[in-house]
Amino acid sequence: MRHDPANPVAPAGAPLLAIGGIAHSFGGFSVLRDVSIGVGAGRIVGLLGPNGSGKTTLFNIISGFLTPGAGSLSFDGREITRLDVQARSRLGITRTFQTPKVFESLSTRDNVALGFYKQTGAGVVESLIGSARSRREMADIRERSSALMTRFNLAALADAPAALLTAGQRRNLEIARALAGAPKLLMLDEPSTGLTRDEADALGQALKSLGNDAVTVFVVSHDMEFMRIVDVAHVLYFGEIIASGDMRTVQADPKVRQIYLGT
Ligand SMILES: Nc1ncnc2c1ncn2[C@@H]1O[C@H](COP(=O)(O)OP(=O)(O)OP(=O)(O)O)[C@@H](O)[C@H]1O
Repeated sequence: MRHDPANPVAPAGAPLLAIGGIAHSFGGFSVLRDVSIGVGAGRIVGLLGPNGSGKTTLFNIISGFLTPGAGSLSFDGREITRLDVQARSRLGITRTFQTPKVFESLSTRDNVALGFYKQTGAGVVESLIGSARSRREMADIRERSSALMTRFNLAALADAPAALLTAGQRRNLEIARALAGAPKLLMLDEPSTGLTRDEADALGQALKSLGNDAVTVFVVSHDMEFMRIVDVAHVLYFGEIIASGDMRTVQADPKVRQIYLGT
């Protein structure tokens, strides 16, 4: 658990994100029922489940796009259930979407660099007059953008407009930009969709290498192969968690085998 001087009461050993008894319905149709998951700091935690099982709905609730019908969320020891998307983002929760969002006309490098700006201290005026501080910050952003592009196999595309990138490259770009904002929790919705097997494997390795930087990753997918990167997996089925554990345990679970393999 990170030390937070503004929040000295966060209990030692508590998960970074605690999802407690979340339930949600759309017009009387129950989509999530009593879902409880703890996401430990520095881990890669996976949420698996077939189409329509409620994964994106849970992601929308955690990131603040939806208010749950019941249950609570705490992040870094704070109750966040009623906070809006921006407030959660300021606390360090960042997410990507099933369809990657990139700025088409900007270069790959500038797309990544944009992710850094909320951390800069120099204001617009300082940037315009090119103060020493703003020049230092720009040099720092350039260097850190290059490191992220290298990690996500985008270095050769640094000057290409994002509009020219393939689906897989866009996915990597969106994740690199999200990481530039130094999130505590990075939530990825179906990151391997549209990627070749090789691209998905490379992305998985890049995500695994983040562990050293103490970023916590919560990933939703129905791609069992990609999910081999997770430390802990939870399987959601018709709005309920039916299995939890490492991937080997989860894949051997009779209920999970029934759903995925019909055996
Ligand atoms: N805004 C909404 N209004 C009504 N029903 C919705 C809404 N959003 C989702 N649903 C329904 O809730 C259920 C769960 O959807 P959700 O997108 O959370 O599942 P999912 O596990 O992410 O599926 P997928 O893998 O297909 O994205 C589905 O039956 C879906 O049709």
